[in-house]
Amino acid sequence: MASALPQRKVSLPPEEKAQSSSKVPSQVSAVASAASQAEHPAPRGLRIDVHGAVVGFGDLAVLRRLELSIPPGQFLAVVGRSGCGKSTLLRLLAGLEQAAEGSVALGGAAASGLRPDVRVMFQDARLLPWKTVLDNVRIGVPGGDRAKALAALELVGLADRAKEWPSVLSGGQRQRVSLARALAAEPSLLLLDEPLGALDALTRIEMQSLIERLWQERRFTAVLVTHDVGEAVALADRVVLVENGTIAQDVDVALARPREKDGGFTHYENTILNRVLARLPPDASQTGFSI
Ligand SMILES: Nc1ncnc2c1ncn2[C@@H]1O[C@H](COP(=O)(O)OP(=O)(O)OP(=O)(O)O)[C@@H](O)[C@H]1O
Repeated sequence: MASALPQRKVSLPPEEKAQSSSKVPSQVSAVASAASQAEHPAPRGLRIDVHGAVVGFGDLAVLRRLELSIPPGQFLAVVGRSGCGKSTLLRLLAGLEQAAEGSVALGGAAASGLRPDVRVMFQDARLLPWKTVLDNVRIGVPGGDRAKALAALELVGLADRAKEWPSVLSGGQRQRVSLARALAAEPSLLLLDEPLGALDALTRIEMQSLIERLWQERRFTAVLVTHDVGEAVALADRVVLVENGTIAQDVDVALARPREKDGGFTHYENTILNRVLARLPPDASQTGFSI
């Protein structure tokens, strides 16, 4: 299929790292980190290793020897231009696509089809209209356990709507039910395919906080596909850019949580956005970008 393209690893220039980290004094971030470790349990998420993955449709090569490793419990965001292959990568991790070449391992084991501990949340909630809110969540629980489904609805603040029909819920509430269904089985890997794309700005911010809180509490590995670079920086430990079928930029987001839209945040946002829009400075290789 397509020829292998070199993978580019991009890290922030040292002086820019210093600039962004200066927003968070080291003693403050050390205290925040210790508090966070006490508050949040150790990661129980799946490690992911993708090596040389090739995925295409007919003559179209979408992923071209893509390399990506995600440590357990990491929150990774995937960005890139429309049609670059973000959802294809997500479907590969979900077991919904097979790589023609290369390998995908989840938790050290070669991936082979769907796994019960891997859940996907899509842009549309995909609730069954003829089932109540609770019964929609029960679909996500092995054996349909009511108590577990109700507990998941409580997590997203909708236990009081358990007996209602999906049709009476707002778009944001439907996505919360979809999140409850995805989390009800306590997945080790949660794949989020632009889940907030159809929501209004305020509901989107609320949902981002909810997803961040639940991820911090449960420590699953999370992979979020998003068109919104700001959302990626707000939520992710690390943001990768898919371009030409490979990872073209790989940025660790070293900002304390919850994240404020301050100078450090904007710096990350602009760095990634400029790269997505191919607005790298002409002498990028001399300014600390390692490509
Ligand atoms: N089942 C399929 N059959 C044929 N082509 C497909 C299939 N799925 C995806 N493609 C093509 O693969 C390419 C990548 O699609 P993909 O949905 O992964 O992109 P994306 O980056 O998620 O796009 P967007 O941001 O617009 O959602 C597109 O050109 C798309 O048309």
